[in-house]
Amino acid sequence: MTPLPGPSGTAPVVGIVGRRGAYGRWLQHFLETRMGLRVIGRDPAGDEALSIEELVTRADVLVFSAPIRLTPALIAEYARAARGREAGCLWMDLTSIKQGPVEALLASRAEVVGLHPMAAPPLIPTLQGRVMAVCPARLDRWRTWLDGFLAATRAECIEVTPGHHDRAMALVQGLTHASHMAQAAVLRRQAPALGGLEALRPLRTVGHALDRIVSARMLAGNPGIYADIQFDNPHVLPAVELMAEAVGFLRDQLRRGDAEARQALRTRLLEESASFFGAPALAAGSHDFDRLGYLLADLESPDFLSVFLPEDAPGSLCRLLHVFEEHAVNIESIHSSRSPEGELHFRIGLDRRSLDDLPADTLARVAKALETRGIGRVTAGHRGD
Ligand SMILES: NC(=O)C1=CN([C@@H]2O[C@H](COP(=O)(O)OP(=O)(O)OC[C@H]3O[C@@H](n4cnc5c(N)ncnc54)[C@H](O)[C@@H]3O)[C@@H](O)[C@H]2O)C=CC1
Ligand SMILES: O=C(O)C(=O)Cc1ccc(O)cc1
Repeated sequence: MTPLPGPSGTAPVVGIVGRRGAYGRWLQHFLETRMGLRVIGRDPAGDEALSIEELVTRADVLVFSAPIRLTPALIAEYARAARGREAGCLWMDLTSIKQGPVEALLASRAEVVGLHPMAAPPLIPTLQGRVMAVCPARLDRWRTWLDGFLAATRAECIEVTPGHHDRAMALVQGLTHASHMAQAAVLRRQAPALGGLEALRPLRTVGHALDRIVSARMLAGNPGIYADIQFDNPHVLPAVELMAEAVGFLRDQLRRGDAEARQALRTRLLEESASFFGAPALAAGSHDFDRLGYLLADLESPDFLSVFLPEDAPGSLCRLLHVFEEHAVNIESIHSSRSPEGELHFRIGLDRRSLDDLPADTLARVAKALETRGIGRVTAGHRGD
């Protein structure tokens, strides 16, 4: 692999501030394996061989991937240590908030771009299928290298100003996280009397299942990020205040409980918002909701085989399906995803009625055929009762 040269004509050395963190590790792996670049870095979590001074001197590109609340001051500290030697370098950051970090980067003499990959570090080595907000702030000689880097990530890049980004993220992240933190807090108070979260599962709706997925993902994540997004984006507080106002309005109508209160709820919280969304968005959202409902049902179906395909090549799926056809096994659903190693994985949902009419060892024979013919590796299978 020929590394992408920087403006001097040679491959840049990339420094990552916070390289032991979740994104720092992902980015180092990406830069080394997908771009053939040399990566150095620093992190108080056991990676302090290089001083700040050495890092800023040796890195042509410096990426800040540190906790949100610390990042603006950290950038300022690096700029002080660089004492102008960063002129001619590219400095960037991955912070979920853009205004403060980009302002701090601009106070240096480096070229500057702010980035926000809008998803957790993925299991696969690229950001394919993910959005990346890009705030070009001071770019000149590094623009071509940056374009090559962004293209290599395969992210869907959206250019935006830091101010617009932060106002949008107050709604996209701040509001979404706030409402799920609030939901989780209510579940914590009230679900135990009903037997706990698991006891609610058999009575789930699609909406509840989706919200539970979002809440669980957040609660499983790094609490520092979710707290910092609330506290360090100044546009979040007004959004949370409006949310509290809307919930307070709902509570007041419920307390009143009369016909007028019902009408007030319908008008203000349903009809006025529906007309704001508009008919096309409501129809599209409803359609997606139905599709996600079927997807969740497929993923929960008890009869399935899990198959990893070693080769992501044209015709692999066809050969796989042929084995099921040969054994007269009817497939109910197919869902593809990726393993942590990036291998293509298919969850094949099976039609229970067709299984009932077949010999009991049919699934074992399907699995054996898939493996002996080198089509795929069967890692799990289950025939539910
Ligand atoms: N994890 C995620 O889902 C996403 C994270 N981001 C952004 O990526 C950045 C990094 O996040 P994560 O890697 O998830 O966090 P993390 O907490 O896993 O990693 C941060 C790293 O920074 C290090 N650090 C702390 N103080 C430092 C200092 N003074 N000098 C150098 N390193 C220091 C920590 O030891 C840690 O290893 C954040 O700004 C976050 O907003 C953006 C999108 C998604
Ligand atoms: O867990 C996920 O996929 C997330 O969505 C997490 C996340 C956290 C912070 C960001 O700035 C962006 C994404």
